[in-house]
Amino acid sequence: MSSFNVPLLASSTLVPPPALCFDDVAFSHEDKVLLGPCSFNLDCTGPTLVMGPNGAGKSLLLRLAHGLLSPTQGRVAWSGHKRPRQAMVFQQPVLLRRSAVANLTHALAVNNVPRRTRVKLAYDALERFGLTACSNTPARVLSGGEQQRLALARAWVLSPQVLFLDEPTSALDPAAIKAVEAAVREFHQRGTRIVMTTHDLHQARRLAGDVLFVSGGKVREHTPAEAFFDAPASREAQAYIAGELVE
Ligand SMILES: Nc1ncnc2c1ncn2[C@@H]1O[C@H](COP(=O)(O)OP(=O)(O)OP(=O)(O)O)[C@@H](O)[C@H]1O
Repeated sequence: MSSFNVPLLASSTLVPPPALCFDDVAFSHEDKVLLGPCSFNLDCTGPTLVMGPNGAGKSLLLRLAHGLLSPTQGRVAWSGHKRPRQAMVFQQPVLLRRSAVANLTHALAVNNVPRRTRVKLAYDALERFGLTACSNTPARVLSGGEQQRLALARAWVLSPQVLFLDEPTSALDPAAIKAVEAAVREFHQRGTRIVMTTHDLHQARRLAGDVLFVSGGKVREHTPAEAFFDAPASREAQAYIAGELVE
């Protein structure tokens, strides 16, 4: 039986999302260490915002966590020892050459959701993300903001326990950013663990429960959001928040 048959939980009955553990994880390519070694445990409520300058290793960290890359050293582990249901939303949505609704029904089919429930789940999600009018529009002709909402709707129908978002708003205007942030909050309230990268300090302040700060391929600190923005522990994060050019 598919794990996606598990009904969505009301917020009053939420179980904590699975914790993510990086145990001495490193990723190297051609003898160059691009990330790590690093150890941290995401067992807090979140959302976890991953911050740091360009090329710091934020996307690598997300891809390792999501299992798109394998560490060349160490271990990525989840509490409960089972890989949770997880989804990832990218800066540039990766959508199929199909209609908006078919992108959702396809994702449900791939995840073994029974055929009889797919169409209803897909249309419910399109409605939730304000895309009903676009349901039969080819996904790739949607606007950037609509495409990102469709990517979120596709994650939504799968009821992920963990959602990774890699700079999901960097190409969007303020209205579209607001819609994405509202969706992120709603995922979080439904009990999904959120791990998201951003360059936008204001966005991080709006969303973060805790911050993982990465620079030069190293995780410099993992700090509750309030403490991070008030007084970051690492010299690198202090410089970053002060607006200095950090590499
Ligand atoms: N699969 C890979 N193989 C080899 N090198 C990689 C791979 N993925 C990323 N890199 C390199 O690792 C470094 C970190 O890249 P990463 O994309 O994680 O940075 P980032 O912090 O997300 O940057 P940005 O904010 O610019 O998106 C870069 O130098 C990049 O070229």
